[in-house]
Amino acid sequence: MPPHDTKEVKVGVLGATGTVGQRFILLLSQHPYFVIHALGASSRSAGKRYSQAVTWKQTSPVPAAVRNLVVNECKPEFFKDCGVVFSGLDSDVAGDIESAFRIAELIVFSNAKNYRRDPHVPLIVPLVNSSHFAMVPQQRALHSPPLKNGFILTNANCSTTGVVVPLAALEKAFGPLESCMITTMQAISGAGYPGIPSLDIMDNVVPYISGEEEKIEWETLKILGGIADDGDNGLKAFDMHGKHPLRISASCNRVPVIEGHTECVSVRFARRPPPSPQQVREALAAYTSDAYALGCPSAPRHTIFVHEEADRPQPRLDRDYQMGAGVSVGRVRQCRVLDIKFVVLANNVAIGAATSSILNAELAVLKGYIPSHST
Ligand SMILES: NC(=O)C1=CN([C@@H]2O[C@H](COP(=O)(O)OP(=O)(O)OC[C@H]3O[C@@H](n4cnc5c(N)ncnc54)[C@H](OP(=O)(O)O)[C@@H]3O)[C@@H](O)[C@H]2O)C=CC1
Ligand SMILES: N[C@@H](CC(=O)OP(=O)(O)O)C(=O)O
Repeated sequence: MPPHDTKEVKVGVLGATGTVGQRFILLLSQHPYFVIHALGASSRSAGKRYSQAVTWKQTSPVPAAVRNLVVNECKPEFFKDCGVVFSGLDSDVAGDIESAFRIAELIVFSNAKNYRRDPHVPLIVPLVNSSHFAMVPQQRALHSPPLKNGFILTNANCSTTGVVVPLAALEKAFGPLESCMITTMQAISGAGYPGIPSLDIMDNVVPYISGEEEKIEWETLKILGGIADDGDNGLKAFDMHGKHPLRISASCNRVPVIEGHTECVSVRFARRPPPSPQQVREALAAYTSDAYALGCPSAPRHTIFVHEEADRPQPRLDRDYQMGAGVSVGRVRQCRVLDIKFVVLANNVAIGAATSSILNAELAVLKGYIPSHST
């Protein structure tokens, strides 16, 4: 069904007052067929109108359609009419809340880390591995009792998302990667609001983000590793340890940038001789996503925009290109230790968070996973 024929789908947003939640509100308020129907946050916000509950930090005003919506507690009963529920919940609470929504037969697109490691929960970067939707029927069937509609689908960590897009493009063009070294420079919005104290981050670089390096290292393998039929339990993500030959090492840093994660990446290809920098540039620029090919309205025209200038990408200049829905790559050049190195920039709150969830939900509509009674 082409997207312009899609009927309206009522959607809910959990964690609607947070950094990611606010980006959901902005994007959904302009969406061609998702219509914001219900909002959820903590008991601190519940019962208030959205404009009173939120500490709004966006450059455009609170959209009129949500200003007076009353924020609810994150209980399924307030979201029962929603065909899709987006979650920008704090990971301290996302696990139990998202599980309760799934049991109530609701469909949850989550930004939180809690279910990413579950082998039956798809971890989908919509510009890379939409084929992992095939695990959804198994997730429903394995639940006790089996579910008719409910499932949880997660998107990746924001830094994983940025790096896995060019890695997928390179594997598609040149075959398996053997090793990959990543150094991130991550924006402060990645830590939510109010986030890191200004006295810690101004005039400074903090060379540690809890849990981040491990997430980049294993999430990338789950995303690139495909899915397999393990017999009794049906389709699940490949074993994340050992089956994908790629070895990854990540080093993560917090830098005084507001939005946009920059990552320096070096890769070694299994194929010898490796491709040249020019072949890599061409392959990155030519890469297109299923999300774009299938007609998802939020998909970027350029999945990867390849810069030729010596000093790009830069977060302040490039984070809003295509509304932050694609990734920008530059400085593609020879690496004297591995084969090729480059810089990637991804908007952590757009393709690194809310835009990925929305694209995943658009894919779910196109693939028939959103039941017709919710439209
Ligand atoms: N920021 C980013 O770049 C990215 C974030 N993520 C993930 O997305 C999620 C949201 O992150 P972010 O927006 O930065 O976080 P924030 O801290 O800015 O927002 C957290 C949200 O969770 C709500 N919340 C907190 N406690 C509860 C509770 N007990 N019950 C119900 N709701 C609650 C808050 O509501 P209230 O206002 O009422 O307190 C708020 O809406 C996290 O899991 C994060 O790891 C993923 C990728 C990128
Ligand atoms: N940790 C990321 C943002 C984040 O919340 O990641 P995750 O959803 O994987 O916990 C950052 O600080 O930039």
